Amino acid sequence: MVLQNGRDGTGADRADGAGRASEARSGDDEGNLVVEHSITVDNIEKSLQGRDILKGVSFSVRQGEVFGFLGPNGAGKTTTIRILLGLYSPDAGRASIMGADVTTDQARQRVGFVLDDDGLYDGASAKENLAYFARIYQQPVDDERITQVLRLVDLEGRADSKAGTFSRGMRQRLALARALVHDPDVLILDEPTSGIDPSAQIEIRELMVDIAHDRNKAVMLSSHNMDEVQKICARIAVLDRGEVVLSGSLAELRETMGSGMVTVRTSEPIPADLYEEIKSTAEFGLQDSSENLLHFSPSSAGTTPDIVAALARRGARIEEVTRNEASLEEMYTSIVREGQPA
Ligand SMILES: Nc1ncnc2c1ncn2[C@@H]1O[C@H](COP(=O)(O)OP(=O)(O)OP(=O)(O)O)[C@@H](O)[C@H]1O
Repeated sequence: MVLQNGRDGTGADRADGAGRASEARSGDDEGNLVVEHSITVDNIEKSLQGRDILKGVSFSVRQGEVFGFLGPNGAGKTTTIRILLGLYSPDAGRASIMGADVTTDQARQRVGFVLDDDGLYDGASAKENLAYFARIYQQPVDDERITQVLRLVDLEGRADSKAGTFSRGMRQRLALARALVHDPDVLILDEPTSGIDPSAQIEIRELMVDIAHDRNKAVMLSSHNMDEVQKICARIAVLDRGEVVLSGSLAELRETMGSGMVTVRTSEPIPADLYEEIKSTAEFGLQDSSENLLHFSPSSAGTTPDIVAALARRGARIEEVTRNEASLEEMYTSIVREGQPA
């Protein structure tokens, strides 16, 4: 599914036209119940102070994937995350973690999170911070487990240093360790790389991928960084004014929204009448051009061959045809009207 909630689209991530997420559970070959989605958000609505903030939000996150959760400021991402963490209850709809309703202790035990504020105690060591959070999750305080997660985030050597002495990048790694200390199935991360330097960002990204792929966790990443999301997320959902307006894998999004710009370069100027003909053919999607260059966004697989054939028929010598795949940022900006009032 790509475009949602009346802006277009077919609903591949939904089971029906009412915006329901596909079933989180089904039977395996022996008829046992199998959880297919680690996070399921099914037609959630939420009002705050009389304003409709979430208007029927549906998406799902699978085990072993990093899922990008995008949207402009005020779209409702934090509100959705708060519902997933059981901090707000939805007015309508249902959200579950590993099949358990998000309002239950069972769901809370299976999710780890890093929010805006890393929530670490500056005066406590890395190890003490983790032991404290492990107790909150009522997990036995096990030195072995603490060492294991500190090793995972490459802070084993700083186990006894106070969190207050850590750089922002190290703090984020410690916050990730804290989120993982009780061995959850699901990680929810709100802008985990914001405000840290590029090399620390790379480390956090690698960790997210490692946690999802190698440790088979579901990682839901809320981010404004399109490049980051494009690099590491298998699938995404874009929220705009409380509605999911775009969702699916990057390949699915490209298929629906167009595969990017194509450039045709000719060795001589394109005859003016031919240029006018191409320009007036709406499905060619001509964007701009110069004497011997045509830039267009093909509306179907046949567009580029049709343009090339039209040029060849008129004797234009084609030097080069190149295609640039649409970036996530281009697709995002074509659908999200940032800065416009809700
Ligand atoms: N407690 C609240 N009471 C009333 N309105 C609220 C409350 N919390 C959030 N809102 C409003 O709900 C809308 C969605 O806010 P939310 O924080 O979920 O957006 P967001 O997508 O996380 O934005 P950002 O990217 O800026 O963090 C905003 O218009 C915000 O002003």
